Amino acid sequence: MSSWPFRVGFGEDAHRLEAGRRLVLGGVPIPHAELGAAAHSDGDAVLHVVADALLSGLALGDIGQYFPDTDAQWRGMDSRLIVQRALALVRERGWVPVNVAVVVTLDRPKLGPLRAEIARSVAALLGLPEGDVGVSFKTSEGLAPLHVQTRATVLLARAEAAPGVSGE
Ligand SMILES: Nc1ccn([C@@H]2O[C@H](COP(=O)(O)O)[C@@H](O)[C@H]2O)c(=O)n1
Ligand SMILES: C[C@@]1(CO)OP(=O)(O)OP(=O)(O)OC[C@H]1O
Repeated sequence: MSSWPFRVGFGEDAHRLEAGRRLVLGGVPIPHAELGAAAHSDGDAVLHVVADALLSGLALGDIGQYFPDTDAQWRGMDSRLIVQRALALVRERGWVPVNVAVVVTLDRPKLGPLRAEIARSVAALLGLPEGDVGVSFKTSEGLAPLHVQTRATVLLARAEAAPGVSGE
């Protein structure tokens, strides 16, 4: 690994939308969603990409390696645990997240009114101020009405380069 004090991570996820499932994004249950994410876990596609971005920044693989969808113990799991695990792996290596940018592509429902709540929820999980979590929403313009797709980038810094952050 290079000695630069910064690294970038990226994550991408998609889940089919089905009736009779819950839709949870960034740890926030989405009210009045007619369709929810088909998944082994709670299907939180925002937390999945945040965790994958954290892991990829340090070339630590992906969440499927740590939480295989063939393992019954992870069925219906709260995806906040996935982010907590990824964050612990990053911190153990002496790195901390600086900021995160998330994009959610979903046709319905409109998520704009929940932007601040989702940003706050993700920020709290990562120990970041709310202003360090950017959340964008896009429709698929009708091209993928039965999917939720998410992408995230994260900037990681060496803990000693991050003012006021202990990295513990
Ligand atoms: N589920 C969504 C999707 C989009 N928005 C907001 O709608 C605006 C237009 O989105 P386009 O994909 O047509 O560019 C944009 O401001 C999104 O924030 C939303 O609230 N919920
Ligand atoms: C989270 C895990 C594990 O429960 O399952 P899913 O909820 O299906 O999510 P996905 O983003 O497809 O992959 C990671 C999985 O291992």
